[in-house]
Amino acid sequence: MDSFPTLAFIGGGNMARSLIGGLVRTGLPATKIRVAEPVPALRYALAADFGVAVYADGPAAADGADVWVLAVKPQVMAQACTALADLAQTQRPLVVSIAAGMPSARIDGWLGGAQAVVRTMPNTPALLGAGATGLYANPAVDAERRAIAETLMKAAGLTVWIADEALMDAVTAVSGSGPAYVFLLAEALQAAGEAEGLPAEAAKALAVQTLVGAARMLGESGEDAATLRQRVTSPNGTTQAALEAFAAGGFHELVATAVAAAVRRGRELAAAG
Ligand SMILES: NC(=O)C1=CN([C@@H]2O[C@H](COP(=O)(O)OP(=O)(O)OC[C@H]3O[C@@H](n4cnc5c(N)ncnc54)[C@H](O)[C@@H]3O)[C@@H](O)[C@H]2O)C=CC1
Ligand SMILES: O=C(O)[C@@H]1CCC=N1
Repeated sequence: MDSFPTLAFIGGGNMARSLIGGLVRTGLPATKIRVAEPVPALRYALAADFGVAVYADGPAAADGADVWVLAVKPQVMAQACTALADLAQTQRPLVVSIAAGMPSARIDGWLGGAQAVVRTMPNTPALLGAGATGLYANPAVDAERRAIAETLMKAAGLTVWIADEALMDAVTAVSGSGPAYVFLLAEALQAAGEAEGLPAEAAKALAVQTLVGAARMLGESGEDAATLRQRVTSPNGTTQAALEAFAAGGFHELVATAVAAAVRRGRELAAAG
């Protein structure tokens, strides 16, 4: 990736750290990466862990970088972009946003207009190169810049282009927030194991490895989730008893309700930003 453009991350928090970790792991030289992060401890940790160049403010990091990765919270996006507007008008970078809910047109407007903006939604497994990212490109993004955005996010794992920007809130609700749902299931499974008398360490080890193993089967077996589930489920066996309890408790409906809540919150973040 030696010929890859220079990147400036605006915001060096959790998600930026995950993406930077993925990029460095796949061979992007750290000298290609700059990060603007106002919190000194976060900034110094990024410099120490990855060898990237760090700055206290956005314009200092962005000046001269080919790609700006906007990795601040939606609530501070207006302020972060406005500070970059003059530079954006003269330098015309490729702008890649990872903010939940934030429409590309708002970002474009805050940057002064006519900007090439790719709105993306990654997730934290990016740190391991096992992420999933949805991408939407506004009409100002040409094929070459689409390819750059895709290469950037492929360092984090799977990429999926989304043609209709309105669907990015659904991407956020399924895969952006999704790792938290899996972690919640791990917590619940461990707690249930403990409630049934297992020692805490044993319950944790069994729950975690069950999720890891099942996730690998989903990814590697080529079989769909329903087929894999049915194979675990002996007629009138223990799994069937558990699955009936899930169904009686409205598991599918609960997941749909949770995803719908995340979609709604994404829209609220856009309205508040
Ligand atoms: N955490 C996650 O799983 C995911 C987060 N996202 C999106 O990524 C974005 C960042 O989220 P997190 O990393 O979780 O938040 P975070 O709070 O960990 O990181 C944001 C960072 O931006 C810094 N910051 C604030 N104002 C700034 C400015 N003007 N210039 C430069 N840096 C500034 C903050 O000090 C903070 O460290 C959000 O927009 C979120 O919607 C997207 C996908 C997944
Ligand atoms: O919770 C959030 O708002 C962000 C977006 C997706 C994951 N974390």
